[in-house]
Amino acid sequence: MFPAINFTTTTAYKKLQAHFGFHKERSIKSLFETDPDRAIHFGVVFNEIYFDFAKNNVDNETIALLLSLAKECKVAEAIEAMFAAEKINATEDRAVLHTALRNKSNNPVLLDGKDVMPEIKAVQGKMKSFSNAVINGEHKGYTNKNITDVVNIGIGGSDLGPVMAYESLKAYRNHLNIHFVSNIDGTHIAETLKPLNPETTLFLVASKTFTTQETMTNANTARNWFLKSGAKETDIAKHFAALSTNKEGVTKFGIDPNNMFVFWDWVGGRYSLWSAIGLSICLGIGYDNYDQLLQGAYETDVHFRNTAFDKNIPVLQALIGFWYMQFYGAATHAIFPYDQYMHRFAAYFQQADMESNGKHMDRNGASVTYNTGPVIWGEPGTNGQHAFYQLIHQGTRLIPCDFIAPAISHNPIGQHHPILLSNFFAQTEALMNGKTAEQVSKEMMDDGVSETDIKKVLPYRTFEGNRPTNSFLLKKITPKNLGSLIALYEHKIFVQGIIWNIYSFDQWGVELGKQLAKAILPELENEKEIDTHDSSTNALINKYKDWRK
Ligand SMILES: O=P(O)(O)OC[C@H]1O[C@](O)(CO)[C@@H](O)[C@@H]1O
Repeated sequence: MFPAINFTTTTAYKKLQAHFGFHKERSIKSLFETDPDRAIHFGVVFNEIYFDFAKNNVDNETIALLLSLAKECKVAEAIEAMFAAEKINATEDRAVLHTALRNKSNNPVLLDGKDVMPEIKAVQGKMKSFSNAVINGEHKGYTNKNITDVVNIGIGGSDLGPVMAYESLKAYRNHLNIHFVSNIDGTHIAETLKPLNPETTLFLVASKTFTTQETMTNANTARNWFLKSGAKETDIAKHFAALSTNKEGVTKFGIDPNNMFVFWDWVGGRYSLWSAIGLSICLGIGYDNYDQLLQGAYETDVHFRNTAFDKNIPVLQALIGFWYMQFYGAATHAIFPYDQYMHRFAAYFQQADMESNGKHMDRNGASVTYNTGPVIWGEPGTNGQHAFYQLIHQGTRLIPCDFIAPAISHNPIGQHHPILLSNFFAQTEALMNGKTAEQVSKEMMDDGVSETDIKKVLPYRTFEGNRPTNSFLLKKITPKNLGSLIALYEHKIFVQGIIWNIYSFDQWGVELGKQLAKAILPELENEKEIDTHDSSTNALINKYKDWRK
């Protein structure tokens, strides 16, 4: 196992501190003045993805020091440990092998001496034949009608990855309508089922553990809805499939084990769209397109594993992100896809990043003395521009942002795409350059505004600039390019977790709330007044009971 290193004790970190102290006041704009060809030196083209990181407050020395930090923190060793199936998820004693799910080489992946690839290929073969059969109408419903609608019931990683990928690739969809139900709020399933016909609906119960309360409750509701339509228990086989690691749980629920698509404990929930959890994506866009998604992710894995760190996109993403969080006090990181299909991309990475790196205990069992994972958020452009960009441009906080856009739109209508991209380019430029008082005043004077009026508003109309951005320009949002992009972000999370010296692949922090909810549920089943909690919780429960009467 690679050693657990506290980055604050490294030589590189000390040098970074001095470097930051010296360059604190430097502007990104000035870096372009010193090096007009900065875009060449601070950009990487990887297949059909152009990663431009020139609009960051980093120079050659910053990058060199950050790379030394990565070296001292043993990032290279950690990458090898992950690919080599070491049990790097130590608190759950598990390997981390989502990369094996998209391994397109013919090399085996040995876990405890056994190659996991044959089992992976077998499940992928089953996903392919099943999705083909549903799409081409061979697999029929219990009244011999073709399946028209598929409902994926899952939550967290068993929902967010599939829904993000399916939505992002909707341009590749076939005739099947894919729906996603995640929330325990009955409204979600009620509204989803309303327009559906049980005779033509297929349910995928997606849950790694097959114990998750939300998913099991929704799955039971779906089953009752199906049986109420006149179907028999024996018809369930045609309408329910399970995507899970828990065979016993699936059988107990009444789903035929033949309709079970398995995966393994070494696939983290938030990294599971590459496993059987991706079946809804296969159904929605066809297996060949899904396979291209895997191919894209595989190519990123190769890039991540073999590329020198100074041209390694996830490593650079991670180090630059670390730079702002550690030295500039940035607490959040925004992701803005300038592509409507990618509207769930930021939501997906909210889980992937925050469930992975939202931790305060380090790998030596000590509480960290620095900040770890950022708050991830974002919305598609240009909607964000008309909502919260004000704060990014002129607020008091530094918010590093990622801008993502395709050069070619799936819907090239009129001027829409050039307008969209002109906004992308303009925003990154504006965030960096800002607008000086002289510029504002000249502009206003040219418009004939009086000097007194200019004076009144000048400070409000001035932009400091110096707001950092990364840009990802993709040729097109194809399954392969999307797969590559997702994997870049996944590996960025991994590298940051190593530098922060935390365990990125467990999620104990979600347990407490679940446990307490289980304890409270029986208290809601009667009308008795509750006094077992703090006064606030008691008051809320009692008000709820009072109002529901
Ligand atoms: O797939 P499952 O086991 O239903 O879990 C769903 C989600 O719940 C979590 O455990 C968090 O509550 C996630 O990590 C996971 O993706």
